[in-house]
Amino acid sequence: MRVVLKNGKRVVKDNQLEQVDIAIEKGLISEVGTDLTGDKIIDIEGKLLSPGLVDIHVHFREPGFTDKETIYTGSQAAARGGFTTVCAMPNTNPVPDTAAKFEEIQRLIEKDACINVHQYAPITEELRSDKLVDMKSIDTFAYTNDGVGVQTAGVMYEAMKLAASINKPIVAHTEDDSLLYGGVMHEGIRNKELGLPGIMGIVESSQIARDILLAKETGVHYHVCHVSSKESVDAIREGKRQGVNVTAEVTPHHLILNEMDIPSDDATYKMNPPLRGINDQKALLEGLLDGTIDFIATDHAPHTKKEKTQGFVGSPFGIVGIETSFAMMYTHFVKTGIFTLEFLIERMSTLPANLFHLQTSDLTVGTVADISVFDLETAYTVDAADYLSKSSNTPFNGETVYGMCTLTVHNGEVVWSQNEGDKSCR
Ligand SMILES: NC(=O)N[C@@H](CC(=O)O)C(=O)O
Ligand SMILES: [Zn+2]
Ligand SMILES: [Zn+2]
Repeated sequence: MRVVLKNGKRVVKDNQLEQVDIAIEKGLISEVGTDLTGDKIIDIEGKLLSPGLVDIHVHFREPGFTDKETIYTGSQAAARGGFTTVCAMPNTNPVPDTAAKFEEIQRLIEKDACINVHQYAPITEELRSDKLVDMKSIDTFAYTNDGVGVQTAGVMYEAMKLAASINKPIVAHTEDDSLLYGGVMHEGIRNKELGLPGIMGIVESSQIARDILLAKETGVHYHVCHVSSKESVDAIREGKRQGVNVTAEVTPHHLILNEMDIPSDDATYKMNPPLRGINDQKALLEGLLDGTIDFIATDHAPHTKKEKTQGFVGSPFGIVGIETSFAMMYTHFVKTGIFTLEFLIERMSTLPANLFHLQTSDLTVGTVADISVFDLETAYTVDAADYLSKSSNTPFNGETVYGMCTLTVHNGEVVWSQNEGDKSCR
């Protein structure tokens, strides 16, 4: 069976597009050209053909919190956003801190995921303990305690040595609990106006500075999750300058919003780390532009409506975003001329894939057919009620965006299509 995606456009360089057809056979791209024929034709109608997107930071909540999300709904939501590979955080219940618990999640993934889902193993048992997991016995691609910081330098040092010895990355949620003081929102202007306890930037940056020194000592690939503050960007830039093997991600929400965008005590704006000051937001963009921050990750963090309507103090941290992240980024940064389409696609696909040795295509013959199609011309209003995710906790509800995903192909199979007829996802 030869499927041809007809009349698409791919990026040649910057924002320059060329019209092409892509033929897919046995899960691979078998031909790229014009006037291609095949057994099944899907007309792309001039829309953008992109490599399948890659998100190394999502929460699919299974096992344990399946009222928020499951591997099935999370992977459907990701496919709808144009993602063909995602990496799921281990703050589940139970935490996959033994080979047996980890393999149980792998079985769920094999059964329910319509795209590649890679499960992280934790760094320490139960995430909050100081006891390292037996890393060698768990067959994962990377270790992280996302959701909580590794509190002591000694535990992080031992974890990095162990991870380095088996050539696996340490992925860090950086948060020093001893500096938290019960904060729920950035310690800046808006928390004072709303009378809410603040979270200082040094909660994050001081731990990143510590970890970069430890990474230098151990040689581990150290990756920083959801960077939010200027001082964190400065520390990572200096680490890279010194040749430390440090990489970093930033979320769409930290690039698009800052503390002043929080309208009221509304927990759809509550996430960890918090939306920070305007100067932090500027530093994140600068860091992304100069390569200090390597790529974009969504930190898709679903919570139920009931949980998220308890105000800033009573609600859990976290927002969803995977279904609309490409469109949000395209609308705010490419349409406005801040960076190019080529730059965006690299940071949402090629670069995270390369740095973590994950699957994606470069739309050339012989590579895997992981391909997403985006409509850059049609305005779309974000409607969280319409999400495939079980949760709708997003501050972007009602926003008008361009660049919605209309088709996602993974290993040559259509896993999401706006036209239901094309879809063959299980
Ligand atoms: N980002 C969040 O605010 N919440 C995440 C945890 C995390 O990513 O730290 C969650 O699991 O809900
Ligand atoms: Zn985190
Ligand atoms: Zn997270």
